Amino acid sequence: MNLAQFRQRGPFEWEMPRQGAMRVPGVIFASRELLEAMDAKVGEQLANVAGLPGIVEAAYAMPDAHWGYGFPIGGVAAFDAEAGGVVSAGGVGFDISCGVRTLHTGLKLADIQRVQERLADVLYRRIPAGLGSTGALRLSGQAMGAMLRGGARWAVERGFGSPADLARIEESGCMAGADPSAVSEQAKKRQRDEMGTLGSGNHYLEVQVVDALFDAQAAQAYGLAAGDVLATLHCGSRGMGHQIGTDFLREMVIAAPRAGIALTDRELACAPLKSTLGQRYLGAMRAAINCALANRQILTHLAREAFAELFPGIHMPLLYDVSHNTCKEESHLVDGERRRLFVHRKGATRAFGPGHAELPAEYRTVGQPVLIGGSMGTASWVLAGGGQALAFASACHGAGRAMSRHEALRRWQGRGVVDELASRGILIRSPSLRGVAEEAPLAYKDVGAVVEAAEQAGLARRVARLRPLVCVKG
Ligand SMILES: Nc1nc2c(ncn2[C@@H]2O[C@H](COP(=O)(O)O)[C@@H](O)[C@H]2O)c(=O)[nH]1
Ligand SMILES: [Mn+2]
Ligand SMILES: [Mn+2]
Repeated sequence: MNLAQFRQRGPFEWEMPRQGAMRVPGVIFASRELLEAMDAKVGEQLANVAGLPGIVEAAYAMPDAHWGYGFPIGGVAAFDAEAGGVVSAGGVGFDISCGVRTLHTGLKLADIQRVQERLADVLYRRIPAGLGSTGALRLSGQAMGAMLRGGARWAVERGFGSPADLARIEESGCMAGADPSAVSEQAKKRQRDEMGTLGSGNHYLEVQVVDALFDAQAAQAYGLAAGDVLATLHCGSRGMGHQIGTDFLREMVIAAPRAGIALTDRELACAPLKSTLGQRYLGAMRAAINCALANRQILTHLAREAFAELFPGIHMPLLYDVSHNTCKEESHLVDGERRRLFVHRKGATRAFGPGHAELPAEYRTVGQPVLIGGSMGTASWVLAGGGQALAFASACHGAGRAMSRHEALRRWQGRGVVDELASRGILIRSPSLRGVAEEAPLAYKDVGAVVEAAEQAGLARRVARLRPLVCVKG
């Protein structure tokens, strides 16, 4: 990235001033080193997003940002319906409501070390993973509609997990305003047998140990202590989300000129929030959020069954579940005025700070858990939402890719990656060695540098660092 185009607002905050068609500035939260290493395309994409109608305050990028479809991954942008604001399919991302869910296991490191190989095998046997993987459920048309309206609540009512899980999920596990009738038959068909599946690529179920704590008060509120073993899921809305993204992107491209929207880039296709198309997309996107929440709820049940094979009677409550590809209507203070905004977070996590009414009571004094993946060979992190509500109360969602999948394939072989990780005590199980090579740990940025930048910028605070033990990779 060329730093000359930025004005430094603070040690970890860089402003790209308004120019050309930009309606607001662009702002990137990062250290100088992360910004220098960042793909120049992130700057271009941020400037494009800053030119969209009805955008409020600034187009933001998190420290893990990298080039994405239309909007950068790690991008945050909020729009005001009353000011001609838009909703963008590319601004949400194709894996709608992809997210991270972390479970406590009540186990300690020594418990896992005795059974690590067996645990890896049991998890791999029970968790459907890989391209085109299917689950045990087949949803009828009626069940599909109920799932799309009910989310994790629907799954709990069918015996996947317990009602207590719902309090530890954003939106209490059920996104309001979902409209299954706005979802195409093709999207429903693709999802019919994909419930309870991880999918491919960088989706995973990982067993992790807490190896360092950084904030004693938040760690206590989250129930985390050194040596605790956690299980973390990363996956989204599978074929459903991708098909909804594809369907609406096409419609938005066609409808944009009629809505008076000049698209500098087809990938920025969007529709006015106050249009029928915009409302239909919101209804379908919220249905896909419910699909992802139901998917993670079923996978939670499968993970609990797997652990129970080796640890009968185990209790695995949720720490939290966050989505990082969404557009949500929220209330935010802008220049001292409270406004209803449609906040797009694409590869960015909601990070409500202390005191926010939507947080579970037990987390309210310390802020929302922000769950950050790193890679299968490096740390992952638990952060807590910052008190300043920067970037509409958002934070990073991972390390972010440092190179393309293509480049990773050129550099590494899957078998070599698996063996090297095994020599460090990290067991990988995956249906695709090619996928493992694409996901090699060094294909990602330094997650430690990313979370430090997030903390220094005031987006979130570091609470716990997690080390991987087992990773079932899609
Ligand atoms: N702990 C692990 N983290 C991983 C792994 N593979 C990827 N990642 C991180 O997840 C984020 C999220 O990716 P996105 O698709 O939602 O943009 C990514 O930036 C990585 O840092 C893994 O196997 N284990
Ligand atoms: Mn994701
Ligand atoms: Mn995803």
